[in-house]
Amino acid sequence: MVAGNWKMNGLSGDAVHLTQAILNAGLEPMRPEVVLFPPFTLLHAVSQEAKSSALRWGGQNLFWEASGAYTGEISGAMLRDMGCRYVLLGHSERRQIFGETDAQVAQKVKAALHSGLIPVVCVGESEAERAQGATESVLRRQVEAVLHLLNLDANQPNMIIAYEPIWAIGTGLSATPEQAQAAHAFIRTLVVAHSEHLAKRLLLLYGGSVKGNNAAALFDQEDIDGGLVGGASLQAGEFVQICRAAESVGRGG
Ligand SMILES: O=C[C@H](O)COP(=O)(O)O
Repeated sequence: MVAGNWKMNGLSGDAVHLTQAILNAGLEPMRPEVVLFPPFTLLHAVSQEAKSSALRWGGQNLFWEASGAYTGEISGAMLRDMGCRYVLLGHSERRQIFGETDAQVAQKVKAALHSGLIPVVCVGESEAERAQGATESVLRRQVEAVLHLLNLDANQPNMIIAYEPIWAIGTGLSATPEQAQAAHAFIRTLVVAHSEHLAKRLLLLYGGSVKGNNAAALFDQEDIDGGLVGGASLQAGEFVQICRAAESVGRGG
């Protein structure tokens, strides 16, 4: 899967232009699955362009309540109503700038599943945490907060985890394929310990300065099933190049 997180960027014209450029690039449908995460205000424009294609779209956040007096918030049902299949949750910008806690992220994941959305749960350590050798303990805390809240014996959720080391986001300094692979393998062992069933179908995406020229080496790693792309997803040519890297790795080189 290749997902483009547009973050807080773009107006309607940009959404139409970008979506059309991706649709016109001649990517093989569903190889990989390509998902766009525009701001809420652009979901309609993206959905109108992409509705009869294999391109998918999702929201960048949701609130766990179904409806009510929560000014400024968006529910899972509202995202479904916009045709979303996915929702990004726990992005480090939400955790750092808006103070989202592990417990809140877990509650949002539960609400997303309840609404029939596939959550893309973002986890990752800061530069200081990596320097202290705390990468694995941070990942364990973030992943287990989510897994503990879901009743994995009774439910078989469809979930995606995106590993996004904070030091690699928007810095141009991607994790090396080996660093990313090590973190992904660790996350997979955490999930296996909770549910082998979920671990088998779990997609693990890497995010953090993915570009056209480094995507193939990252996607080639055993436990990296695709990418969550920020800055480069706003440039159609670069984003398409990343999708082609995923296509070629999926095809075996
Ligand atoms: O969600 C996407 C990530 O924050 C990565 O952003 P970036 O590709 O600009 O580093």
